Amino acid sequence: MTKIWVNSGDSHVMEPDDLWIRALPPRLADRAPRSERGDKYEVLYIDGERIDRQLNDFMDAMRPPGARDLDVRLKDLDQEGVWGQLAFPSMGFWLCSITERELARETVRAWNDWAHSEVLGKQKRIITPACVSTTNVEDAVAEVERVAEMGFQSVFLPCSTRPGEEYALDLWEPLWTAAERAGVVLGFHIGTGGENVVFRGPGGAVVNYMETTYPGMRVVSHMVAGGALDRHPDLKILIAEGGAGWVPAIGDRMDEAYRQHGMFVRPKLSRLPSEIIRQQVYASFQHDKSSVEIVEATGYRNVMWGDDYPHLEGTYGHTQSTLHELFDGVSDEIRERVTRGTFNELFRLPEQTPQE
Ligand SMILES: CC(C)(COP(=O)(O)O)[C@@H](O)C(=O)NCCC(=O)NCCSC(=O)[C@]1(C)CCC[C@@]2(C)[C@@H]3[C@@H]4C[C@@H]5C[C@]3(C[C@]5(C)O4)[C@H](O)C[C@@H]21
Ligand SMILES: [Mn+2]
Repeated sequence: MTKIWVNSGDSHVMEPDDLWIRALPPRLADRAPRSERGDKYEVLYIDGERIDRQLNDFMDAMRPPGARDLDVRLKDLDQEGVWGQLAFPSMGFWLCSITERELARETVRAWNDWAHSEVLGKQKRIITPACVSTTNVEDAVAEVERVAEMGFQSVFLPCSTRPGEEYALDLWEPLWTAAERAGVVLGFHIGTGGENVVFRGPGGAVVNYMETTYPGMRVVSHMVAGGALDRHPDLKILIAEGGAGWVPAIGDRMDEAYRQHGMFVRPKLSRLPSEIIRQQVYASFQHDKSSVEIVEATGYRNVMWGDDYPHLEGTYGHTQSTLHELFDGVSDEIRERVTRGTFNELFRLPEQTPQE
């Protein structure tokens, strides 16, 4: 089986448990995200709040050899056929739950400094987004400007926001301006910013998996219909780990709304929603066949494959078989676009050296 070499638009770093303890004074470090292993559940504490619980065996299931060792990780990547990765946070995802201004500002800064020295500073194939405060836009703008100078090419934002802080609202405008000016891609990762388990009962595992996908769609509707992307045509957003088959479909739905309910539409946009989506909205998937099929079927091309390494939802251990299932029989042009072209349109990585 020929090895299909890819870049991954959705991977994760596993931060050291003492990241914030080493970086911040105890009065802040004690309130930073920390995970404790109970007898059955992994329990998360953030700023004194008990935020989330994952079954231990679920958390243990995400353990490729390189999960916590960069050198081993690069060997994992070579084995799986992954050249480069955009590696989102793991514990850093919970920073968007912090509402106290100083704690939010200092914990994201510490996360970014750690990623800059321990990931970006140690090798060139794995880049991470930077984190920003989601509780104070002024602080977020300052951090975007700081991390862009440091070489970050993307900024992570949660898909769900607190009520009254939806992304269509003007309160975020300074952040969109700063991100566009800095040329950073906004990476909205699914399953962040809100509850991940909203239903208990028959089908819960699948229902909740789907429930974390919908906020990714909501990000697109807010960023497009609210006018942010129209006002900032060079700003690009990536919805990570939510699949991509739905993106052109909501473009059609939003066009219909824009036309059929035109009398109610505000702000008016300079382009149709579907045009804005095709020019500025990107999406990643791991296994979905539909994410590949829609490229030819609809001409929506901002589709990016992701390995979600080292998470259970990813492809570690079966990346090549997954890629062959996805791309055998697909045109070279579409395969190249989805496996590397879209990634390389958004991010700069060193040229891939010939691999086995
Ligand atoms: C969902 C229940 C409780 C239903 O049980 P029942 O049938 O009623 O008895 C049960 O099936 C279960 O415990 N499943 C474990 C998986 C899970 O928590 N599913 C939630 C929805 S899926 C999800 O939230 C994703 C998007 C995908 C799975 C990994 C996920 C939880 C990751 C994992 C955990 C944590 C949260 C995180 C980033 C993180 C650092 O890695 C994302 O924010 C979010 C993400
Ligand atoms: Mn992911």
